[in-house]
Amino acid sequence: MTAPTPSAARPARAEPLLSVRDLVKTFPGKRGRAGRAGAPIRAVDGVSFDVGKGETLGLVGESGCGKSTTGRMIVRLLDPTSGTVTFDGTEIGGLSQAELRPHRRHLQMVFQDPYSSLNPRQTVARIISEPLLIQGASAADARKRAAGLMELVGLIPEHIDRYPHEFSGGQAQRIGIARSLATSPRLVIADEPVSALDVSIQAQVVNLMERLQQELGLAYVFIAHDLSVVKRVCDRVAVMYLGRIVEIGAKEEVYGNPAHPYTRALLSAVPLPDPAAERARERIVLLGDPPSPANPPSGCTFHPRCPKAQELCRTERPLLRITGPGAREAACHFPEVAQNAT
Ligand SMILES: Nc1ncnc2c1ncn2[C@@H]1O[C@H](COP(=O)(O)OP(=O)(O)OP(=O)(O)O)[C@@H](O)[C@H]1O
Repeated sequence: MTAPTPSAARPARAEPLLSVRDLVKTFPGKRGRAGRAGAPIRAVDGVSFDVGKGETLGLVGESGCGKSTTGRMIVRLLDPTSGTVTFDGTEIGGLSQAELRPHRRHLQMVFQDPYSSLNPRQTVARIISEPLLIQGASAADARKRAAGLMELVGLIPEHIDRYPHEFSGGQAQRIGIARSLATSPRLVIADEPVSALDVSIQAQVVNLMERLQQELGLAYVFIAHDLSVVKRVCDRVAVMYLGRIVEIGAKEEVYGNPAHPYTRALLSAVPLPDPAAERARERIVLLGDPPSPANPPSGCTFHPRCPKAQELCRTERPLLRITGPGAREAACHFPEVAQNAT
């Protein structure tokens, strides 16, 4: 996550820790006034990516594009409609909950809102111990480990018998992180882990996640709509639009030389620290809101909002081909990679 080396200098990755292929999640359509079911909602519409051991993949995109649904399917809080989730060589997407149990400890999730994701009636000891108790640990061992985890995430172990409301937002998120680490996972899906926190606290929690990654060798799927945070934490980034990945690649490539018009538009809205550069740069304004996943446009689903759309974009859907774990691709008929960019 913090490795300053450019992606090109990193050693080639071995077998990915996580491989997601053609993942689809369809929710039933909402019932209309006449009681008739609406069109099904294709929240995730054929998503594929890999995450290497110890790597951070950022998953970005506007609200409603399917980021959380993708994350929840990976940890099986939601069952995929179709597609595969392969974790460390085992296809877990289709396992029953009982079959999943031995794998579950390796895959954990951190949620956006620390307060609503922590049971207000349970003490921190109980919250952090619970995953261990489920795995068969004794109460005494689980409590000891919970105290150790509190220390690891920068909380005072003596506060172990307090309740979530006795902690600040940042501290509560540390409890959520400690809980996610209880079973020594290898992959953590962090779903907007800092977006509910004050900006000053966000950096502290991001620092903590980076440190934990280095100490524990964790891989992260870091879901966020804040591109500045993702730029800081991730090695690679996948940009989602209306249930699909429209661009994926190493962070330096996607941020430095975005190929998809949607990525370009998202990046053009990120404020630049240098006021002169901020004034000089072109801002691409996206027209309207994203279409409903219950009624996606034909062709490239981004075409109604795309400043570069041509006839082909209205009729034919561009596909993202995954060519390997380090794929760099944009699902666009007319990608805009600048020839001389880094
Ligand atoms: N349980 C559900 N039933 C019906 N539709 C759902 C359900 N969960 C999510 N959706 C819909 O699926 C789409 C994707 O939602 P999702 O929460 O995955 O997006 P997101 O990118 O994580 O957005 P946000 O950043 O706002 O959380 C949205 O249109 C959402 O309304």
